[in-house]
Amino acid sequence: MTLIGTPLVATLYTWSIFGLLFSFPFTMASNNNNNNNNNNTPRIVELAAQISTSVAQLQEQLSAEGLPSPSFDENFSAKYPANVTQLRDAVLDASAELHELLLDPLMVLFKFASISNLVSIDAVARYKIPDMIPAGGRLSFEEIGQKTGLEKNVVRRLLRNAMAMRILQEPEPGVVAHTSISKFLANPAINGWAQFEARDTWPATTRIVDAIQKWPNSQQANETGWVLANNGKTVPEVIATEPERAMRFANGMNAIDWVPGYNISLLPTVYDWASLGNVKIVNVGGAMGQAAIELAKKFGNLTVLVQDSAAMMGGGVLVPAELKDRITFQEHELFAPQTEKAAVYFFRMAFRGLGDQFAEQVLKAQIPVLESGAKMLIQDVVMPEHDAVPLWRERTQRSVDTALQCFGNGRERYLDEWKALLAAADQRFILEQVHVPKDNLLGILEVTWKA
Ligand SMILES: C[S@@+](CC[C@H](N)C(=O)[O-])C[C@H]1O[C@@H](n2cnc3c(N)ncnc32)[C@H](O)[C@@H]1O
Repeated sequence: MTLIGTPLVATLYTWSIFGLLFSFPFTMASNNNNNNNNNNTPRIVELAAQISTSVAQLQEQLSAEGLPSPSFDENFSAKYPANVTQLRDAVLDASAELHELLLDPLMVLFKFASISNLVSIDAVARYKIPDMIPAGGRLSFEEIGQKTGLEKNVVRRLLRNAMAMRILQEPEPGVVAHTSISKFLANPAINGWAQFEARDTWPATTRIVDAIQKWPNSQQANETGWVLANNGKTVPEVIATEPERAMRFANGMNAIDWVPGYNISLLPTVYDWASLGNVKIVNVGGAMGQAAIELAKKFGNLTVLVQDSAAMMGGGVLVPAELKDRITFQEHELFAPQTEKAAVYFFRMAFRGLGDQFAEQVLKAQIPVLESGAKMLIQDVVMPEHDAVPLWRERTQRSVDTALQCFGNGRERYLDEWKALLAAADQRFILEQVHVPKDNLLGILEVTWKA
């Protein structure tokens, strides 16, 4: 875990420091695509050498730990130990740069704009093709055609496009088998997420720029690409009135847990929870208590009150019997004045869905019960500046940021924007520390109320 500042002093907020947290001096290829190296080695040669060195080291580490080498074999399930993160980042970035350098400009644009990819992903998910193929088994295009009611040539077109993305494979002509990726798509949550992306997110995403033009700089949840694509309905309105889409949305949210760096099981490791002592934590916007369970399981000193909307109050069923006396639920409107006095208020991904003026309201709503020294722990993204983190991670983060805009004019925040938000809510919110754990996309901001 990386810790910045105890207590934080202004100089530690500079991005050069933040950049240091993510620097990879011994293997990382810079994202800058130029030949400004000392020995004038062409960039593609330099990249190839970096890939070769890093891959050799990576394989050595995997072999030393008895882990399988990466493969698209359907039985391969990726498990990378923490000590290969830098090597993996280096290879992923250098190989992507090499790949994109060797493409023509139009093909680079095509790579990122290849919207037809989502058509095949949608078809594979919607027809549940991965569920049809037994583990280790094979089905012909004709057999898949019989199961789906589609002609062979329709199946072949959809699936060969999917295979070009490593989803399924054709081990012999006309015969379809699993890859590790199609096996992953057989997971119901991942299937739901894929359908959510194709059927709900994509149409809304195509309207983001229309929304920006119609309502420039809006922070309102009802002035979004989603609303334009859904006859004026916001995300909560669609969820409340269309159960099938609500289920897809829920799956989409559950799939977040599979994104490396978001997994909720990392929560106990990203902050020194034990140091809080015997305290009550109010988990504001705590959904069905998933975070509360992770914390209460590991830290016997904590009791957690989960606050959320009425729809989440069934969360008690998830709580193991032995934790029930330390995890309770309370229906609470996010923007309403806080009613519970506590030593710690915990907000996990509660602010990123909100525009600044609404995030500010949520912070202000806590003030009536705050006593001097109360802590606000905010687990959310601290957006990296360009080139501060490996590009493959940066691409994921910028793409999620765009989705937040689409769904409700929410946003990821840079560190200076977090500071501005806290200051706008009240000068008595003092940002003490920012933890930016390695391998985790979510940072932890520790804020103290100084009355
Ligand atoms: C992005 S989710 C985060 C959930 C959870 N903290 C986690 O880490 O998975 C935001 C949460 O805020 C809750 N929420 C959003 N608007 C709310 C409102 N107006 N009143 C109460 N809860 C709200 C949602 O129900 C949801 O559980």
